[in-house]
Amino acid sequence: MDALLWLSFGGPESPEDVRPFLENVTRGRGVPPERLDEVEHHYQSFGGVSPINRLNRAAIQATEDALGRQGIDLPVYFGNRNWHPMVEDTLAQMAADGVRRALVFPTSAYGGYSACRQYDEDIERARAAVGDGAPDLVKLRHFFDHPLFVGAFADAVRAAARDLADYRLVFTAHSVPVSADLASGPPAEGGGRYSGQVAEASRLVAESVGVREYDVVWQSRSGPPQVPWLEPDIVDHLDILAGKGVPAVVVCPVGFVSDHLEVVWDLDTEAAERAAKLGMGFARAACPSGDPRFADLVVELVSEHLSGVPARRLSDFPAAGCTVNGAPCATLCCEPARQRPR
Ligand SMILES: CC1=C(CCC(=O)O)c2cc3nc(cc4[nH]c(cc5[nH]c(cc1n2)c(C)c5CCC(=O)O)c(CCC(=O)O)c4C)C(CCC(=O)O)=C3C
Ligand SMILES: [Fe+2]
Repeated sequence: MDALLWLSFGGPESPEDVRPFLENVTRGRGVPPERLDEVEHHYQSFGGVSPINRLNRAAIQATEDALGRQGIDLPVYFGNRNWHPMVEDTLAQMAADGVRRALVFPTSAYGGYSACRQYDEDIERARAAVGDGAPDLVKLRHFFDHPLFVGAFADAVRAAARDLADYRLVFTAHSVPVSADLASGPPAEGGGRYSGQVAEASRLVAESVGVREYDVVWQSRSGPPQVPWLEPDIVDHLDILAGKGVPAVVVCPVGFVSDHLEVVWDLDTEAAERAAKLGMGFARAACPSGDPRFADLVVELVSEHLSGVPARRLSDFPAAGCTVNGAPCATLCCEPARQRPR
């Protein structure tokens, strides 16, 4: 192995970036223009800058340091699906630097189309763009049940709950169309691999914190209202909890790795405002990308390949993600929905 490619979603870094970034994200996906206008406003209210690139760069720095401490000599490159540095450009640079074979760390712990298979498509597209001499790319596995991932979230929940006498623990992940969740995992398994892994990670974090009752809900839905997405939404769920007399919530965004814009807008802004209106306490657990254990996690996933370090997992729920050059994990695994005519 000659390098590690850190493959992420990307986000705008100036007000002028926002619209073209959103066009890239939603290219041909039937997201209505009104939704785009609304999301543009979320980004612009943060000065047109998503925290995601900064958070990735910080996590990459920490990972380079951790690799160095382990004596692993692997340069780390950064490329995104939707915004600069674009993965096509990064891969061209890697080829120019003489990289012939690289591991890929996708910044998602889960299976599913958006969380896994679409990163395979990114790998395929980038290799096609580079053409002859494109490095071989080996994607690292899903890590939703890795003890370092679970441990970082569990400590974040404890920290968020510090000042609350009584609270309900609520996990969130990015909603997806119900059809996408049903198509997640190999068809023979009957679907639901994404929501199943989210449920499993939530169970493991709750168990580690010592909380017996909790909820798993969804956030950041988009798409036209007539298309069913995973529910309930976190904001609606707060109404239900308030109706039951719950005094406070701790929200744990277990579906994400960093405190990017969907976390700071949908949770710290929208959900927090609803909680305030309902007179409920609200605290949000930090995502793990800034925790030193996150860099150690990446190094451990790398070491599984370089030196056969055994995979550490806290569950036996199905997991995959590790494929070469953008191949799907299994035949028809997380098959994308057919493009509907607009
Ligand atoms: C499962 C999942 C993850 C978790 C796995 C992973 O992390 O990869 C994730 C992450 C993220 N999603 C993000 C941003 C957006 N997602 C959108 C739209 C969509 N996401 C979807 C799913 C997911 N998304 C889906 C099914 C759509 C509908 C359109 C489509 O089928 O693709 C849109 C379009 C506008 C809107 O409708 O909201 C935006 C702007 C950001 C960056 C935030 C920042 O800039 O800081 C991140 C990390
Ligand atoms: Fe998204």
